Amino acid sequence: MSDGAMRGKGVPVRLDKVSFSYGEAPLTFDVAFAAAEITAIMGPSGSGKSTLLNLVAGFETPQSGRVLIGGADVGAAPPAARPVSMVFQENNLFAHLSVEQNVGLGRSPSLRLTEADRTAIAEALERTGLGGKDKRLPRELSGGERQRVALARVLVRDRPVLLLDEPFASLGPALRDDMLDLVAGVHAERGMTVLFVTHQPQDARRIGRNVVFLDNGAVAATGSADDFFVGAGPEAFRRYVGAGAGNAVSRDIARKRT
Ligand SMILES: Nc1ncnc2c1ncn2[C@@H]1O[C@H](COP(=O)(O)OP(=O)(O)OP(=O)(O)O)[C@@H](O)[C@H]1O
Repeated sequence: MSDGAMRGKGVPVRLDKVSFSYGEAPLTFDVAFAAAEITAIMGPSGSGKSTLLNLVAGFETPQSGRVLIGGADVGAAPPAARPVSMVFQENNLFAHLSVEQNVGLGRSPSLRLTEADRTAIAEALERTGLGGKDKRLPRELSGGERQRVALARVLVRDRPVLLLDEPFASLGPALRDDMLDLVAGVHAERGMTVLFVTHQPQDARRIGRNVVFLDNGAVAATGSADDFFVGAGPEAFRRYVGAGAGNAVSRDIARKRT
């Protein structure tokens, strides 16, 4: 894929009859993620959320079926050649590299940085509230700051697809909201396609337009977040979030937005 195609606005992501197994029961995914939208991926523990992201990122390989990004079959492409960035719950950073260098890896894996790269890195650090902390090591940062560094790297990488695997799960509610707002702000500006794994209905509702609900290694339901969270979602989803939680979440979000 050319560098031009790697950058810029979001592209659709599709898992076309993908089958994958760790050696036990196979997981099967047949699902499309709309271009330039944020889709929350929810489902019980072990339902296959991380596996789905890993298949898109290229950390796992399907036994059959195709992974399409922007219409192109990326099956043969290693993770670094795919037009995606990924942020995990933790361990996104290299412990021996400074904040600036960790972000710089988003531009150049060998850290051979041009002046333009350095400017982009400085801007990303300002944007994520890390200005002045560029020389610190990851261990000299809070958990929230470390996740901001990972987001700064996403900013400088500027790929059309962003995979978020519970990136803010270990942060407190107020900090989580700040981080979600940062993601929403970057999304509004860049329009990348975001696949956002979360167990938190409030978080899904806060930034997600769509929901993909996984159960038992397969897609059990898809729909708009509005439908899912006003109670029109499938029974299995309502059981998962808990009775009445959808409406409570909607009210909560409505309050926050007013
Ligand atoms: N490396 C692995 N080796 C063997 N089995 C695995 C491996 N990783 C995941 N699994 C199994 O595959 C299934 C899907 O796991 P996955 O991590 O995708 O679920 P998840 O929905 O992300 O769960 P959680 O919400 O707990 O993070 C589970 O049954 C899990 O035990």
